[in-house]
Amino acid sequence: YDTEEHTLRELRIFLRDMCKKLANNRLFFMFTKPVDTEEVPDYTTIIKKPMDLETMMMKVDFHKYECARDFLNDIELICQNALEYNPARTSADKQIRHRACSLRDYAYTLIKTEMDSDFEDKCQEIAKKR
Ligand SMILES: CC(=O)c1nc(NC(=O)[C@H]2CNCCN2)sc1-c1cc(O)cc(O)c1
Repeated sequence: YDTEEHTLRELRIFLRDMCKKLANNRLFFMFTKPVDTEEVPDYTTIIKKPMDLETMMMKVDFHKYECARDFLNDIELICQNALEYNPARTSADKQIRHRACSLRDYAYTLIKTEMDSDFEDKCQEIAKKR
């Protein structure tokens, strides 16, 4: 009957739904799986902390997120990685950067509008104690 566990369980249900919504949006296709180092051999020489939505879904299941802020930090990482790996003024790189910024803005807005702010406060309080 631990209320903290109830709260974290509810957070995981919410974050799985977030992952699903983001991963199901065709715009964000390139962020859904780890970058394939066979296809993109120089990726890990440039990007030190790869992140993707499938990995984030696994992190939810492994109880790695104790509040929405931790989840958004990984969304931010996906975005920053794409901006770093695609700096050129070409239309290809520009489109990927635009997609990365859309992912970040969409995730923040989804959480801001669908998550009760004092629920997040409660999660952050629990995270602090652990
Ligand atoms: C996610 C990401 O950052 C990414 N960036 C790319 N950049 C380029 O291809 C640019 C780099 N500059 C020179 C011109 N090409 S491709 C790519 C990607 C796309 C997918 O469909 C799956 C996947 O795993 C990774």
